Amino acid sequence: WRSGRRSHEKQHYAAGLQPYPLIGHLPQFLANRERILDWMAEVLSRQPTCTFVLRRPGGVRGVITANPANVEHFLRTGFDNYPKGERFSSMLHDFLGRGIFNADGEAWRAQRKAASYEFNTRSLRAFVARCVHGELHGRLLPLLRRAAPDAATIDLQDALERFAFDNICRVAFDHDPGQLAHGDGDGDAFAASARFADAFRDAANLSAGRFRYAVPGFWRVKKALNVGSERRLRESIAIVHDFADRIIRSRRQEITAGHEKHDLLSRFMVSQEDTYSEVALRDIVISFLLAGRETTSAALTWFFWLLSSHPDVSRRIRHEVAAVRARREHGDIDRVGFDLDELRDMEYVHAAITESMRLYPPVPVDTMSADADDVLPDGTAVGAGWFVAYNSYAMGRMVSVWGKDAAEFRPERWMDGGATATFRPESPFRYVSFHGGPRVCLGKEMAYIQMKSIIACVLQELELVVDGAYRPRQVTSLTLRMADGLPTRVKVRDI
Ligand code: HEM
Repeated sequence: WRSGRRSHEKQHYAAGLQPYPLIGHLPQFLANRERILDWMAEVLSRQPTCTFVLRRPGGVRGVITANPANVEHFLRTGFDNYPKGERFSSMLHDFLGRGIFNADGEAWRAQRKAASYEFNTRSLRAFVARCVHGELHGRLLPLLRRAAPDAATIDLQDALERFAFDNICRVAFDHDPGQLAHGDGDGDAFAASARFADAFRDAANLSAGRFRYAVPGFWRVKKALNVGSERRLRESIAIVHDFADRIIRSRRQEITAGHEKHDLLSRFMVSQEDTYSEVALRDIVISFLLAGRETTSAALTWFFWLLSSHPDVSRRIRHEVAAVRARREHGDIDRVGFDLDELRDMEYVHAAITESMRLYPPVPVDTMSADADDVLPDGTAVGAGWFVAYNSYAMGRMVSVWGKDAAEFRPERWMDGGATATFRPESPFRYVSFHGGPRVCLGKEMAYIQMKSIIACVLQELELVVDGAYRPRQVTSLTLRMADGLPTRVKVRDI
């Protein structure tokens, strides 16, 4: 390791990337903060092995990579050496406690085992499909149809985020916060749900903000003094926790009364009986909400934006959806929406959404921590206590990984060329949008069910039009969103 470290000390930084004494790469970061992901992608593509050793003020060091061999090392071969680590989990602890998303070691392993079992049951998939169907046909499609006649501009990102929040609350703890409801949102219950939704969004954004301090750890001072963003964070977490506690108590009563429930929380309560305290159950369910809340909406927002400038892709999707529908049994021809088998048959839709997440991954950067000194497959030396991160946004743009057309949106790259053109998956360490190895995303299949249902049903009857000159500004909290939303006009298609 020592010789590796020495060679790293001599590491050549591309022009303009030399770290400054004491403040490290802070000046370069500040100069590029409005376009941080594109800047990182440029920096990583200029480094010989697509890896960069970053120095932050206060002596904090870390490695950022877009090299698939290094990513595989972090996520699979060297998994035990790269937990989330204390620095990461302390920032999210107030909000997430030791829920699966924020846990390491035995606490993570036990939750992962129980959750993997539940996520893989057919009955959960069927429950997810029912929830998506209700929200899509009862709320999202009517909302889009209402916007069509007067060609009003709606913010599609906002609508998709409300959809995703309603949906994940139903799946996680069978509660409908009604964020996308139209006209039926009166009364105390709705006001409490709206307060919960607002508080959840604030708690997630303010917790993510702790990662962005120029002086790492300064948030602790504000927390101790209970001022500014830390005071707002404390207040919003209290609202979220109180709401979740009440839901947990009412689910327990329902289960005791013999009601059959399908949501994740109830499944955990029944299968794990007394294993988890109420606080632990709350932590688990909040992790699920966070994981499923903005990820699918971010993916779909970028997808619909890309689609608006690729009419050939829209055409091919519509063609595939119509072909799947045409194969339906005669008696069932009027059924609205698509069942799980039909969604599985939509291979090109699958390819198109996968391709969109290659260029705009909902989780653009993911960080872990090194327990012990190590040398990565590309020769970069890592010190104990350093942070390590993979940058999936940069990885999706690497010519060395995807070829000369890496920057193009081309779903065909995921289809094999045979007569029955089917989707061809990639190694999760090259296409890392859903993470990989033992901590791979648990909700991947659930996310595809939701995204494919929305895409198929929306494109079947509507056209979503975005001004060709619109260039979204990016904002990253935990997910990659559009800073000013996605202004969209809706047209009903002539079929
Ligand atoms: C397009 C949608 C989605 C994307 C791109 C995505 C991506 C990811 C990524 C990158 C991670 C690793 C995060 C980390 O460990 O730091 C992750 C973990 C996770 N995801 Fe997803 N996710 C999506 C949707 C969902 C949904 C709908 C759920 C449902 C609850 C979900 C549940 C989880 C859980 C529970 C974990 C933690 C797994 C563990 O630590 O063992 N995800 N996801």
